[in-house]
Amino acid sequence: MATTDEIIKRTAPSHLIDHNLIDREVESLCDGMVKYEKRPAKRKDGSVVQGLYNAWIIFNNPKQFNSYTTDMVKATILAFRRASVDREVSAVVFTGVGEKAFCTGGNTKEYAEYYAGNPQEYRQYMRLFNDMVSAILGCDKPVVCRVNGMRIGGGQEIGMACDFSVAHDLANFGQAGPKHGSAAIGGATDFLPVMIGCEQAMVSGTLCEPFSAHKAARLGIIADVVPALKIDGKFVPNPTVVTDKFIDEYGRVIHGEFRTGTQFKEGLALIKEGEIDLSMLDQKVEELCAKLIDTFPECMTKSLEELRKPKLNAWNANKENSRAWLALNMMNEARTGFRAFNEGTKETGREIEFVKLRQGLAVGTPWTEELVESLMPGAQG
Ligand SMILES: CC(C)(COP(=O)(O)OP(=O)(O)OC[C@H]1O[C@@H](n2cnc3c(N)ncnc32)[C@H](O)[C@@H]1OP(=O)(O)O)[C@@H](O)C(=O)NCCC(=O)NCCSC(=O)C1=CCCCC1=O
Repeated sequence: MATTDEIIKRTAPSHLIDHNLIDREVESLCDGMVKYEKRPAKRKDGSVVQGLYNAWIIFNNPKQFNSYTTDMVKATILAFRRASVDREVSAVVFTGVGEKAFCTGGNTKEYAEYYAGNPQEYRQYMRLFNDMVSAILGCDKPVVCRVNGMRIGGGQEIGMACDFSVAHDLANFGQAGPKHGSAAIGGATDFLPVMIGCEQAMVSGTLCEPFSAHKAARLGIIADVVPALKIDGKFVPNPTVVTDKFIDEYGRVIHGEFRTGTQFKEGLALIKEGEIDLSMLDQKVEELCAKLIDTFPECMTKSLEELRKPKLNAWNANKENSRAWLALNMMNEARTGFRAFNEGTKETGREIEFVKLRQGLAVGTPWTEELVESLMPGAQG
């Protein structure tokens, strides 16, 4: 009997049709701020599989915490499409450069300096943003979010659109919307209720308090968590987070909550002293990809399509209305909130005086340029 290799050689077509829409390098769309790399796929024993790859889509804007600009959004859509149609690609790994941030959402500089007060332009941007989320949810290959650091705002939304998330435990998670002039309707309000239940979704989507990777694992937003901090050459869990106790003296679950007071400060100091090493994260990601490659490809894709439905159905039901609302919101709250983050500093703060705004609106004050200026951090002296 012929070997499988011989049959492949004899029967595979000599010419393959390219199903990509355009023939451009992903990097060329965004000055290299999104990288697309095909890395050899590996088996569970670590050996390289000939002719098969994982596509790594990497945000490369570390100075701005891997936030995405408009060009990066375009490049990401192309990258997911490329990975989706590439016969040699088994899985997609979506990550960012460095160890600080996976992604902290839309680029607030671009929001404040270009889109603020320009709803028709932001509506066009939201076409692209929506297509990016849909490209992740529609990818024919399993998508693993390698959470190399903070996953905040739109970063959390595109992360939750992925099929799996594996994080290092110095990463924080959460939303920023209502603090910075937006609503977390770029996916979070669709995905959170189905992923963690309505009550915790409400807490995350409205209060915008960051939570730890250990809590993210407990809530079920991520599949796995690994340490990244090395002290004296040994991996240790994030020292700013409770990881050694499950309940407090009143029986409340505290595993994954941030430590407070002196303990928190000591934890931060220890992180500064130590070395950050993402090798355990990479090992976990490779292990997961190796499990995924050991399956029938079409059965895998069908399973992904079915299991994505709770997220996808919610997303499809809301995404166009969300786009329209977000565009118009650029006229007042987003215009104010993103400018405040962009123009504020550590000293002045980067948020507006919410109570002052609410007091003004409570007596019917209209949204004027003068009102917006007065709300900027430091404007009142
Ligand atoms: C909480 C933070 C994520 C981290 O805070 P901290 O650890 O204190 O770091 P910073 O000093 O704030 O940040 C370090 C530098 O990175 C720059 N940065 C961080 N995030 C962004 C960003 N999103 N865009 C541009 N630049 C960013 C920051 O300015 C610092 O640089 P500098 O030169 O000034 O020293 C905190 O950084 C934070 O809250 N970031 C903003 C989060 C945010 O508001 N994201 C946008 C949310 S809205 C969104 O994503 C949406 C998606 C689609 C739908 C509509 C929508 O709104």
